[in-house]
Formats: sequence, structure tokens, C-alpha cells
Amino acid sequence: MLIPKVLDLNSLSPEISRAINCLPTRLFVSSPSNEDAGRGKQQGNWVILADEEFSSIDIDGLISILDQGYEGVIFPNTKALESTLFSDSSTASSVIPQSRLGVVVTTEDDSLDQIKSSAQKASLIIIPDTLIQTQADNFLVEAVKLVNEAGLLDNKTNEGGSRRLAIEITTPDVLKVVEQLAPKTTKAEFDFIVNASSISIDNIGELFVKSSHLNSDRPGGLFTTVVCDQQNECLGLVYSNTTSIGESLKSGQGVYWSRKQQGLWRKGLTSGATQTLYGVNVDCDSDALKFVVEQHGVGFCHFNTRSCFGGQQRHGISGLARLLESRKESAPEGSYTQRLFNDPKLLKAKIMEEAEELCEATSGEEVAWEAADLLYFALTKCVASGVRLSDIESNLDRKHRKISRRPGNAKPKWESQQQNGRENGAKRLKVEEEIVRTSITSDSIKAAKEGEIIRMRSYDTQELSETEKNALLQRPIIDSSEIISRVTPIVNAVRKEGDKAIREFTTKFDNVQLNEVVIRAPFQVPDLPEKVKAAIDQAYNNIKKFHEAQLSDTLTVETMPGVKCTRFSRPIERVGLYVPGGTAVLPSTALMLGVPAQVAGCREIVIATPPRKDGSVVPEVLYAAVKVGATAIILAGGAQAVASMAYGTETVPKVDKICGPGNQYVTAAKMLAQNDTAAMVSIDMPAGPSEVLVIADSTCIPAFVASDLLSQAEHGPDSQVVLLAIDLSDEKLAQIEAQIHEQALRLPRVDIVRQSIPKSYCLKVSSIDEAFEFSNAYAPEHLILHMDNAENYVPRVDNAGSVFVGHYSPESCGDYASGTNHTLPTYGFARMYSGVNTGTFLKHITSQQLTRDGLKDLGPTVMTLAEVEELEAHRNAVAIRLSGQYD
Ligand SMILES: NC(=O)c1ccc[n+]([C@@H]2O[C@H](COP(=O)([O-])OP(=O)(O)OC[C@H]3O[C@@H](n4cnc5c(N)ncnc54)[C@H](O)[C@@H]3O)[C@@H](O)[C@H]2O)c1
Ligand SMILES: N[C@H](CO)Cc1c[nH]c[nH+]1
Repeated sequence: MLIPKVLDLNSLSPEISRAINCLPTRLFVSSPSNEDAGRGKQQGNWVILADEEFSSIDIDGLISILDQGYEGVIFPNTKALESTLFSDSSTASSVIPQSRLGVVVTTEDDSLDQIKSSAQKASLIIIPDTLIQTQADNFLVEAVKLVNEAGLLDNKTNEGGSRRLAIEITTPDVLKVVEQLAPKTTKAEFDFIVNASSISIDNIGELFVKSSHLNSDRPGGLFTTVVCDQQNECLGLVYSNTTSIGESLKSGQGVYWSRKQQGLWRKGLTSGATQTLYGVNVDCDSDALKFVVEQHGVGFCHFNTRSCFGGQQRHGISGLARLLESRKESAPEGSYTQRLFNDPKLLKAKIMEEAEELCEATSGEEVAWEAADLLYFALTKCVASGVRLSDIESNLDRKHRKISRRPGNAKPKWESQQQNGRENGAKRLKVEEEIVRTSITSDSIKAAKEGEIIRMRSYDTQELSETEKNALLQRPIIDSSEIISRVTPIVNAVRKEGDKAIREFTTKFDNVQLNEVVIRAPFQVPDLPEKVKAAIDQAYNNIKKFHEAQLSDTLTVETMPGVKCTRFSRPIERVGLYVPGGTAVLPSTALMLGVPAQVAGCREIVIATPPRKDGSVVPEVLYAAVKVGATAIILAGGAQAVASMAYGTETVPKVDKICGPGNQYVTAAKMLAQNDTAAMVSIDMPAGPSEVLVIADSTCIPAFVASDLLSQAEHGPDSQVVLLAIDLSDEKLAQIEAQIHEQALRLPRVDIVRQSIPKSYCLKVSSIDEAFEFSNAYAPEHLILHMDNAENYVPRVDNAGSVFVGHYSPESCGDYASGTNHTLPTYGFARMYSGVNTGTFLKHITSQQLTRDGLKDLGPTVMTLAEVEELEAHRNAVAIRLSGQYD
């Protein structure tokens, strides 16, 4: 083997440095100036102690050198190694393995016996050629004979592994000396140490081959060569000769000998699948080579696979590391790994979560599962920081080469955490959940810029933890305390100052100077196109039909003979309907609120809606207002409109219930009014930004799915749309993505979509069960089933505002004209609220009538219960009737 001896690494050319780094072993001459060069980091580096250094070194000094990661320490002469430091009973002998020690045979005093004795304490014995020349001519032969007779090279060191004898060539004409000596030292364990300054990029190949005693029984003297990657995965088998080895070391790339072409084969020259060379080694009997390379491009094999041994990419840890590296270069937008790369907080939370889960795992299967998760996140952190698997492995090797061992105690922070156990764990989990939640749903998600693909984020339930799945169920966080603090002064001002405040806020927020705050029926409707009127009429008729059907007859039940219970409904007398108008004109909402109020029979129907710039009402809203029999229209929007209806003003009639969707100011004002007993007003439901969840199976039509998602995404920047893809192929998902982008670009409200779509997501689920479990937990405002035989799945819906069944039921129909209502619970409130319906505008009254006999039968039960509650008057009301004294 060729072992370069390096005096000063900096004096070497970069090509030589790189080439000698590919050899298995190097010797460095110790000097204070190069001690900090970090050479111990690399495997195969030995250090030769200077004479003066040795005289002062003790065992701790020796250990600290080896702890730097050096493969071994070489003593400057045999006497040094024979000293007390390494006497047979010394601590050093038991602490420092023989395989980590070497010795130089230096002076004429070094007798062959001394060599033999020293060699038994070390694994590398170096004989300078000067000594060979000054000794008897046949010294080398004698030395070889001696070590052979003593069986030194055959005998393994204490820890196993062979001893080696190295001849150090001090003359400049190194090749000539090697050529002379090599035939006499045919054993593979005889190495040649050559000054690095005597090695040139032109002779390194030949020196390597000759020093390695390489022999071949192959035609043309070729050497069989195994090519591996840095994780020792075998990529293929090739052939080399002196020329190709020289070229490989020279270029730092994989270069071999082509038997077909009878010439150099520079791997990847035409395909681009080049190799960076990291190591060249010779096998135990010097007839085969191993090249260690980093494979670039499609792979080593001419079938464009990484390895010639099996077409599949090897996975496991090295496969994962490669995958992550390629993801770092070009991760699919919205992929989970990309999110981890971009979100250090999330990555940190995941590493901590998985580490904890690994600690808590008990069965072998669980431990393997959690360890795999932890490795995935740990490797992601490494790749994100530019650290490769080979860096981690060489760090592990370096630590393995250390002699001193750390006590291995945990840092106090973690020890105390163990003590506080569950409490701390639970706290941390809460924090992590918060981190995950904000990172999935927060406003920090950037809008798609012009020219960028408009794309949802994408997740796969298989890759998500429970915490992450829960985070996906959350809606964007609304800081309600901040909004309440903005809305409270508006509500108070309207309550105190009435119309004056409404005018002021309308000027401030809507930039409109109002002439009149309220207009009363009959309304003057400007001319509208017949087509628009016909559409509103058709929608009105359908909505009315559906909502009239919801009116229930009076309910009467005789619970016992002579005990008759009845429930009947009455309209809420005065209702206020908020019809939004900030970013879109919504006459449909006027219908959706007005029709059920009309059907219910409300006496006073007040509509509030933001005015147009000239202070008038949107004509289509006016037309709808006439159809639903509205009695007054307030020309105001936002919190001021809600407050005016809750408390009444000099012109605005006070109402008993306020219904309708709106932005965050509208919602906050509704909540404030409902909580103020002085207002005596109720509301329909807390409402938030529009949302839709689509469940799609393999029968879905990508263009339809995309159109439905976009129809809600265009409402506002905070609208959220979700696609649950049941086992959809990558191709189908790509088609949906492409449709979203293409259709979005054609929308006039594309700028809103650019903000809402990146906040929305596609979640891959593996079964219908999983899809409905998630959907019911999410409780979407709208649920669309793009499924085969979709109607069969409606019974599985537990929570949703409104369901759209099958490929031909777009949500738009429900928004406008099919008959169902579009004012629906958002933000997960579909778990406990219904959408607006006829019942929203009714209250139910119950009544009962008992006959004398009925009271006789039921009375004792009532009296007993009244006694239990110690409410004597209650008991007496029955007792007095049953006493007979008034019969
Ligand atoms: N769930 C449903 O059934 C349904 C139906 C239709 C619309 N929506 C939703 O209703 C919302 C409508 O919102 P919008 O903004 O377009 O209209 P909007 O009518 O709800 O709000 C507009 C009003 O907000 C007030 N305002 C604006 N900026 C303000 C500020 N800084 N401080 C205080 N007040 C301010 C103004 O007075 C303005 O008139 C959307 O989120 C939409 O998705 C929901
Ligand atoms: N989709 C909205 C409810 O979230 C209602 C609406 C009005 N206009 C169009 N759509």
C-alpha cells in the first residue's frame, strides 16, 4: 500500500491533496503549528510524534491525540515504545489498543530482536530505507524473514486485525526504489511510505499499483474493481489498470478501463452520471480494488438505475438521505418535507415529539416505528443544514476512534424533566401543538405571487402525527379580543348617538356620505335586466318552496289520559337581516335570509346592507327586498349596522333577532349585542369566512373538483377550501392541481384566490372511512361529495352545514337557487349549529290542558317531586285542586 507522509499539507497542490485523501492511510508529522488542522477528523490519518514531543508525553497526552480522531500514534523509535509508558504492566497498554500504535525503527542500535519486541506492542512497524542501506545489504530480506518467522504479520494484534510493515522511502526517486523493493516484499502487509512532496499527479497511479503489490490473473492484467457509494452500497463491478487508476486519482472522478473499447472509460462522460472519487483501496490478497464514489445523475447502471445489482433504489437510511437531498433541491411545492425545510419551528417540534415518543415506546415494533420517525426528522434537519449522511458517519467514526469515554450523564435540564415527568411532557405537547397549529394555519403562509403556480398545500395522513392532523382541523386563528376591542367603541357610539354615529362610521369605513340612513317600504326599484329579474324570481320560488315545506303543523300529544301537550310556533316579530356588501354584492343573501323570514311570517323585516358609493342600495338587493316583503332597509354595513338594529336609533327600528353572515366586524358586533341583556336581542349563529370541504374518489372529474374549490376560495383571502383525496393517483392529483391553477387565472378575483388557495390544502386519505372521520371532525360549512354513488354516503355525514351530492351538484346551486339556504355555520360551528332555515325566524310555544281525571292521575307524581324540591307552593297548587273542597 502507498502511504503518503505529509509534512505540510498546505504546501501540496489541491490535486495531490485530493488524490492522497483517496488513499486508505496517511502519516502526518506532528508539529505545534499544524496540530489544530483538524486532520484527526478523517479516517486513516496517523500522526508521528516528534522526538522532543515524546520525551514529555504522558498517557493523558497520548489519549488526547487519539481523541482528536487520529487512527494511530507512531513512536519515533523502538526504545520510546519500550519505555515505562508501555511496559507490560502499564496502564497505557491496557487503555490504548495495539492497533492504534506504530513505531519507527531508526538507529543502528535497533536490533532485529528489538524490532521483534516492539512490533509485538504495535501494529505498524516503519523501517526507513536509510536503515536498509546502512545495515547489511540483506537487511530488508532479514527483516522480512524475521517478521515472518516471528509470525508477526500473521499474528493479529490484541484486538484482531493484521500488523503491517512499512518501508519509508527517503530518496527522491521513489518509483525506482519501490520497483526495486516491491518484488522482495510480496506480502500484502508490506507498505511503502513516501514523502507527499515526492508524489506527483503523474506518478501517483503507478506508485499506488506497485506499492500495493497488485497482481492480476485476468487477461490484459486488469484488476477487478468493485464500485461502492459512501454507505458501502455496491453500485457495480468494473475493471481497472494502472493507467485508469492514475487517471481516476488525477481527475478525482470514477475512471475505469473499458474492455470493449480497450481504452479509458470516464464514467458518465456521455450520460452525465459522473462519479466523485472518495476512496481507492486494495483487498486482502491484492488482486481486487474497491472504489468509493459519490454517484451523480441517474445512477451507475446503463439501465439508468443506481446500482447494477437490482433496479430498485435502495432505501433505508441512505435511501432516505438521498431522497431528502433531492427534495431539498426541488421539493414539490406544498409537500410536507418542503414545509419542514422552510419551518425550523415545526421541525424542532417534530424532532422533540418523536424523541419523546421513542423514549416512551415499549414493544420492539413501537421502538422501530418511533426510531424511524425520529431518524426521518433528524435527517431532514441535517439536510436542511447542508449536512450529509457521510458527514454524520464520519463523525460517528471519529467518536468511535476516541479513547476517553464521556460519563454519558444527561444534562441537568433533561434530568429534571424526567423528574417532573408527565407534567412537563404535557406542557411541551401543548406548546408543540400550538407551534404546529400556527404553522399549518397561520397567516405566515405566503400568497402566490403573480407568475407563480396557484397551489394548495398538500399532506398525506400516513405522514402526519395526530397533533398535525388535529392542527389541520383548525381554522385560521382569529384574534377575537383584538377585533372586539375595535368593535366595542363603534357599538357604544351607535347606542349613544344613533344615526349621527352611523353616518360617521359609514363615512370612515365605506367612504360614503349618507343622505338618509333608513329607507322604508314601498321601495322604488330601478330597472333591472329581465334576465336578472327572472333569475331572482326563479331562485325566490325555489327557496320559498323549500322553506315553506319546513313549516310544521301544531304538535299535539296526549302523554297520559287527560293530559294533552301541544307545541305551536309563532314568528319572531321583528328581525334584522345583514346582507354583506363589502367585497361582493350579495342579493342572494337577501333572499336566503328574507324568504324564510317571510315564510315564517315575521311582521317587521329590516335589511341592513352597505350602501353603494352614491349612498343608494344595490338595485338587485332592493329587488330581492321587495320580493321578501322587507319593511325597512338600513344603508349601512359592518358593526354600526348591527348595533343600530340591536338597540334601535331615531330612524332604525330595533329588532328581536339579527341574522346573516358578514366579516369579522359584523360577527363581533353580533356577539357583543347578544351578550348585552340591555339589547334583548338574539342572533342566528357566529359566522366566519366561507369554506368548503370536497371528498373526491377516483371517479371525480378534476375540472369539476377544481371549480368547486375555487367557487369558495374566491369569497375572501381567508376563505378555506379543503380537498380530501381518497387514494387518488398522483396523476389525478396533478390534474386537479393543474385545473385549479388554470381556472384561477381566468377569474376576475384571481388576486383573492392567490391568497386563499395557498392557505388551503389537499389531504390524501387512504379510505372512505378515514375521509368521513376527518370531515365530521372538521365540520365544514359546505361538504361536496365527488364520489361514485355519492348518495349512499350521505348517512355518514354527522357534521356539515349543507351537503352537495354527486358530480353534478355544484355548491353554486345551493348558494343561489336550488332552494336550500346558503347562510350556514362556518369555523367548525356545524358541530352544534344549523344553517338558517324557517325555524330560525320562529319560536316555539308549548301549551297543555289537563282534565280533572288527568290531574287526579298525574297529581301525586307532581306533589312528590315538589316535596323533594321543598317547594310547597308548587305542591299545594295540585293538592288544593285534588282536595275536593272546591268541587
Ligand atoms: N356564511 C355565509 O353564509 C356567507 C354568505 C355570504 C358571505 N359570507 C362571508 O361574509 C363576508 C363578507 O365580508 P365583506 O367584508 O365582503 O362584507 P361585509 O358587509 O360583511 O363588511 C363590510 C363592512 O365592514 C365595515 N368595515 C370595513 N373595514 C372596517 C374596519 N377596519 N373597521 C370596522 N369596520 C370595517 C364597513 O363598514 C363595511 O361596510 C365574507 O367573509 C364572506 O365569505 C358568508
Ligand atoms: N358561498 C357563500 C356562503 O358561504 C354564499 C354565497 C353568496 N353568493 C355566493 N355564495
